[in-house]
Amino acid sequence: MEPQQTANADSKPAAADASNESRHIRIFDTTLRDGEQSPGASMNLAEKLEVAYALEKLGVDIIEAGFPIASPGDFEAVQQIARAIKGSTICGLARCSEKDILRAADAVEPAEKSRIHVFLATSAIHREFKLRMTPDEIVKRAVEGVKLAVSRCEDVEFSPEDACRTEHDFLCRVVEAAIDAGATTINVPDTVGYVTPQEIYQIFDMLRNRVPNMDKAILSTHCHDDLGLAVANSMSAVAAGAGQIECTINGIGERAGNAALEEVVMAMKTRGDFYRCHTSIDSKRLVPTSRLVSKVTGISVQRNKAIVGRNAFAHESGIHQDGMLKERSTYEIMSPEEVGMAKTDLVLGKHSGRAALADRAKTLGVELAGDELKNVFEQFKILADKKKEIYDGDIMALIQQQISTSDTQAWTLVDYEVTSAMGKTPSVKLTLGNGGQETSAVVAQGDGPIDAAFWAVEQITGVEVICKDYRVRSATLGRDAIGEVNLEVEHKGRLYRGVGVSTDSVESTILAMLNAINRIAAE
Ligand SMILES: CC(=O)SCCNC(=O)CCNC(=O)[C@H](O)C(C)(C)COP(=O)(O)OP(=O)(O)OC[C@H]1O[C@@H](n2cnc3c(N)ncnc32)[C@H](O)[C@@H]1OP(=O)(O)O
Ligand SMILES: CC(C)C(=O)C(=O)O
Repeated sequence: MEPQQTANADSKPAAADASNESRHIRIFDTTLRDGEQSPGASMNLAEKLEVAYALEKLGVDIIEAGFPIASPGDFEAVQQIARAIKGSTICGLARCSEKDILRAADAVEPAEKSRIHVFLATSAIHREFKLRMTPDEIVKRAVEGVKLAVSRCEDVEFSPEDACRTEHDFLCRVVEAAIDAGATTINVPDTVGYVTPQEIYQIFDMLRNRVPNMDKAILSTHCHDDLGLAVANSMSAVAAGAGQIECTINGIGERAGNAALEEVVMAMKTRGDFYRCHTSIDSKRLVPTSRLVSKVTGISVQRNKAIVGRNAFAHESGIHQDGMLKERSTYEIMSPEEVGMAKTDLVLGKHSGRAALADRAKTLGVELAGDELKNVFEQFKILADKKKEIYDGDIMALIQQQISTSDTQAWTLVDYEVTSAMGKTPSVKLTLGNGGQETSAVVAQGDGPIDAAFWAVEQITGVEVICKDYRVRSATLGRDAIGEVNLEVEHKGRLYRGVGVSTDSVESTILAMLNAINRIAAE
């Protein structure tokens, strides 16, 4: 049989069209079951309990806590979670076999709200090559399994595994039989992440239109991300009438993973106007829960991951930053606070403009305008070409240098080259500018490149100083951190201070020296 209706990409969701009321979509989290199937993501009992508590606080409706037959440890974890968690339904997975179902029933029994999730593959490929069963045997086995589960638990979910690659007629037949046997949720998995958003819409639409008892069960979607379509497919299923989404925190799961919980939740929250759906999730707990799952599984979250990635609310380019400073909604469709992220991050880097720099300086307590802003911005762009990220410490160092040099700019650094090798006298080739003229000198003298730089500056400027104090500190983080040199020199019995900043400590030293010498010259 063919689907009776096809999806229209431009139309409003069919399910939402039926009524103007917002539908509640159940969030079924399977981080502890399918999520744990990510290679290397195993969690111990204490970690699983910690995650389960976090999911309960997040407002997850159903927690699939594990696959109890898989191991004594899995059974124990599901049972402990069933004892501990009160706010969410606790679910255990079972194959369509007596021993699996009874084990799952025992594991979830202590829960105030429990569910058994029975699955059996229905696609021709799985029937023929994996299960080696005929279609009639599949239907019979599914009915027996659901009935056994119902005898132990009133909330039973049935999944025709690989449903999205199953012949439509057969899928309808199995689903109808499972509902007749007592299944209260029918989950339609895209087990191998194969379908497109249009196809999954058609499958859900077809089930709603063709399975006569479909209204007795909730339709659920469980999408894998093999083609990167898990979230899009889940949302398409919702648009076609699904009432439950199976998903995992950070999208972890078998192979390429599952639909990411944080993404489907925020899609419904942010585009409630389109989907006309809502969930019970406390979105402010999304980022903390994501960080917890990343910590216990050891699977880090990619920087550009939607909703919870470090860059999800970071704006780097000048035009975006300028827009953000004028009106947040120019470049943000939701706020970081809404998902539990500290704040919008205007990352200063090579693509930033004056507006963002002045704004950051202001938050650091310095009002930059006019020439001061222009000069710091010039230095900032030079630094940004050298460093990937500019930290607040870098900005402060640039501002400090600007403040200390703004009145006294007699000598400026034009160029320098240092040659230094173990056991050899260092050599510095230095070019300084003063009053439109450039003077160069090559000095091979001193204990190291920094000492040689001192000698070279003295030779060109003709100002002799005695260094009384020399301190270099890292103003920021990382190997490309900016180095700030603070020095104190004595000249004709008086002390002068100098500051220089650069990612190169020889350059910082030369700049600090020139800063001090310019003060001497200004007197
Ligand atoms: C799509 C999914 O994500 S399903 C969940 C996948 N998760 C896991 O498999 C993790 C936990 N699994 C395990 O620990 C083990 O596979 C166990 C304990 C469940 C089973 O281990 P074993 O008994 O050694 O079987 P094995 O894993 O080698 O093979 C699976 C068997 O289950 C059968 N089977 C698979 N699915 C089903 C099902 N839904 N209902 C009944 N039988 C099934 C297979 O046909 C195969 O049977 P066979 O040995 O007669 O050929
Ligand atoms: C058990 C089922 C729901 C599953 O994980 C899948 O089909 O991917």
